[in-house]
Amino acid sequence: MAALRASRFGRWMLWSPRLASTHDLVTQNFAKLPVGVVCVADVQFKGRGRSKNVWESPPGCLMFSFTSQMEDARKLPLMQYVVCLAMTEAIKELCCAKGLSELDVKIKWPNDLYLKGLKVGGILCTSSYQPKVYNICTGIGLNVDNEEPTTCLNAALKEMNANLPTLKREDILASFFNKFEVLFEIFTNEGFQALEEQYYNSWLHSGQKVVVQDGPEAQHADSVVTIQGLTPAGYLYAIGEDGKSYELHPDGNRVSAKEDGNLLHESNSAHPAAPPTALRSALLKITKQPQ
Ligand SMILES: O=C(O)CCCC[C@@H]1SC[C@@H]2NC(=O)N[C@@H]21
Repeated sequence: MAALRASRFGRWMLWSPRLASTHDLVTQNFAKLPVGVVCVADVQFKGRGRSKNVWESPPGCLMFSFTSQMEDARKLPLMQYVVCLAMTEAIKELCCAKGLSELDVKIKWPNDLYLKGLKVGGILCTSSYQPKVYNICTGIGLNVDNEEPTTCLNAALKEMNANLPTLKREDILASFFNKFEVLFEIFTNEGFQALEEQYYNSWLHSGQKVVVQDGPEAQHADSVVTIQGLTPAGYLYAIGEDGKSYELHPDGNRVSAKEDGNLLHESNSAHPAAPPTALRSALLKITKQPQ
């Protein structure tokens, strides 16, 4: 609490050593909870991930869900990006404040956090509509201390300097809300555009080439597309080698896409080209990254 500067988020906390899911608890009791309340569990026995996945929730993982509200439906899908950005920035700021080496945690679109090519965190945003306002529950799972089965924040820190202290879950939580509150204010007042550059600096995808399967399942052909940024609706905006523009939509392992054959955009600029307004529909599937 001493490290918490935020005034709206994280000031009220529900904590449990063992809970089914912080996300279920918050969504099922949203109306009874003040906005900005956070629920933290040390262990979850029914942790939820996206697309009906299970979120393994052992001790050593920072697991929390918190409430927020938003009126503008068009901004809703972008909220998860603000949360991802807040967490990457929070980790950076905390490492800096504690004199630790910087952890290069990056955003893997749409809502994963990656460190050294491995997933260390995931974000789940769900919402429900009540007259005039969307109630948003945001759940975050971040592997702080479990070196198995992949890696965690503190393993990476120890690798860089075994003599320095490591990160504590409560410090990350406070740092997250300090960042989130500021970014959420900008997002609400000015829109995601005001955060876009910062977001692209924190994600893994600028200029990244991916192979997509173009066309219907039976007759699909591989195409290589280069990711440029986000479309205004928050989907991935990519350009094919033939100059076609694509909008990639996640849907489990599938993405649907819209294409436009009219415009050619430069893919090697630091700032992504603005996506074209007219896009034609097609169905695509991301298969692998080209060598
Ligand atoms: O990567 C994902 O699929 C998202 C994972 C989100 C996990 C967190 S842990 C805290 C909160 N409670 C849950 O049951 N899920 C989220």
